Amino acid sequence: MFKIEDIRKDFPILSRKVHGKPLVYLDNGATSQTPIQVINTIVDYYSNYNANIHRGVHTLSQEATDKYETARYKIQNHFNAKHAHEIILTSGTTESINLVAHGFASLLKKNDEVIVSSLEHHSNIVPWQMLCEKTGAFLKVIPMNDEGDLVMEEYDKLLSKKTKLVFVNHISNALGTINPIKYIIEKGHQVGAAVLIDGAQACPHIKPDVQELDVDFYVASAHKMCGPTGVGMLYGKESWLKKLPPYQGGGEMIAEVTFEKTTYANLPHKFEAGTPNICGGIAFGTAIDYLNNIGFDNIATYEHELLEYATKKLLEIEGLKIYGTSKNKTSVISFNLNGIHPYDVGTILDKLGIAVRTGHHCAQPIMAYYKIPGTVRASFAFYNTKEEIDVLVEGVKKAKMMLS
Ligand SMILES: Cc1ncc(COP(=O)(O)O)c(CNc2co[nH]c2=O)c1O
Repeated sequence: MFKIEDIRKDFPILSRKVHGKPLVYLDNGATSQTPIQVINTIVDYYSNYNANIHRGVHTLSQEATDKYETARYKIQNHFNAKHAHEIILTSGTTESINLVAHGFASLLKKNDEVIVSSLEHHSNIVPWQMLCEKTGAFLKVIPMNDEGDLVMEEYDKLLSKKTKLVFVNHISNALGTINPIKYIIEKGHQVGAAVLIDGAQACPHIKPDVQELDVDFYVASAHKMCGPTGVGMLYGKESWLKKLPPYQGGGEMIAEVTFEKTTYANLPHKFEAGTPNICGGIAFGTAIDYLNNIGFDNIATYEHELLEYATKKLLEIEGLKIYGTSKNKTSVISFNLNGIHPYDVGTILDKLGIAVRTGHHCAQPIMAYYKIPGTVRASFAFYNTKEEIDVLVEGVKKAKMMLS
């Protein structure tokens, strides 16, 4: 196991103050913090080898290209993809999902069915609704239960030969529920459906193996896993990526352009039009190295200790209700204080230096299920401490006293 004090030294931001108090950063579900190793990669790129990639004849361009494509190999190895060209670098999870939804517009037909879960982030709902509007396909929804788990018996009933696509998150950003994606993928494949898994909330905590999962598409954002914002990835099985038309037209994604006809580049460049976030992609690779050096088993063990400790301490506060009590969840706790709006709680916590997220977390269907406007969400990472949880708990007690 790692030494927490050594880990925290990697994160300059954790030493700052907010309203004169030490920052207690518990909004990792929104974005993770950035270790100095990733920051140094960004400084190094812009200081020493910033250049456009893939076509430059000069040394800087070749150095930048080598580093960028090395990052692609790191991402391939991390997710255990069979080929590096199955890794498409995008601006993040949202773009990755939209890329696949755009592609399926040419594959779906009227009355086809697609399945989404109740636990999704809006970025894994809205693109598919747009797809259904465009194609005449029908959106079916896997229901959730009070614990915040998906009801698999209902999923089984939704599946049929009409089902062409299933898209579910690996982990719920609002509740922390870890979904049974292996089962979801296998059952989807039994009826001939393609399955996309939204890994945005999973990748800080879990190291997915896309070949073991046999998933067709897996998406992630670098900023959720200690990388920079504005870069992420789409893994797609080669067979599927070859079926999908290009997402955007422009430079990089072509083989030959004439006014009569344009032919497209091979994978992965068919889906990578224009100048990419070169520095972000390289820094994404550094973030992956950083997390693997700590070890995902160590991260999972430590974060589970934090989750258990925080759950126990918060439930000692009378009138506090936790939403999302699945037996299979990561270090995310959504809660409310009886009769107090989450926004008011979050505002008071901020004054105490504590950063949490309040609101619907871009998961309004979940809030509708619980009949609440939103929650206070504390989301923990491997660089948080039990002492920080104690500060959170005292802050919640203070908010309750002030707002009751
Ligand atoms: C499960 C899930 N899917 C997709 C996204 C979108 O990722 P992006 O394209 O990198 O923005 C998020 C972001 N979740 C959150 C962003 O802020 N608070 C959150 O919980 C997410 O948690």
